[in-house]
Amino acid sequence: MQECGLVATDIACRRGDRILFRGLSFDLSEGEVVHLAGPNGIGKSSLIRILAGLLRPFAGTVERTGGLALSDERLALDGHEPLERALAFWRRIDRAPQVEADFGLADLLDVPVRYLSTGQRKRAALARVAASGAPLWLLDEPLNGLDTHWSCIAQAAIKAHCNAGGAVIIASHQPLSLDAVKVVELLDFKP
Ligand SMILES: Nc1ncnc2c1ncn2[C@@H]1O[C@H](COP(=O)(O)OP(=O)(O)OP(=O)(O)O)[C@@H](O)[C@H]1O
Repeated sequence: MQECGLVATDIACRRGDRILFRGLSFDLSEGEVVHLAGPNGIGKSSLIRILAGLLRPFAGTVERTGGLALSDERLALDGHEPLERALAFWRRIDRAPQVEADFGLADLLDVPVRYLSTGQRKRAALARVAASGAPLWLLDEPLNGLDTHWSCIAQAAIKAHCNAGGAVIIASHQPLSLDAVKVVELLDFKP
């Protein structure tokens, strides 16, 4: 797998006229998981967008190595297409080798993406990330809407990705059942 890593240094985030957090630093290397934790509204999604390069930090820097795949509340799949065609669209662009992760989508491939349930949409989003071939995964609330079974499968896929040399940043208000996760508690950086 391609080399990957991320170093966030002294990040501050401003939304509207409020500073959500400041002085936040952490780093992530190959094989590691970072859990961005904190209550609703603390700024987890904003931080994920900063780390992805989609939102400019109010202060601080982010240095990234390697390609990244982002999954957030916007499903990056065409809602009008059957799931199989929607996933194939990205497969042609990514040209990544087929991945092993199985998110139980085989029976849903003919279903238009817009008809998928909340948990099915989340599984499709994770399948899209896993199939991207990107070593660095940024996942915003990846377990929301998943039942216990699929939550375990999703976390197993995250672990397998790290074991294969990838790295994952997870923003979630939920506890994770992954070993050796570095937790960044956003409340600690609230002004
Ligand atoms: N474009 C924006 N302009 C102004 N304020 C915003 C904007 N986007 C988000 N916010 C505010 O920033 C704060 C943090 O939002 P964010 O979605 O990053 O939090 P979160 O920790 O991910 O929350 P949740 O757990 O509920 O998903 C919220 O108070 C939100 O209203």
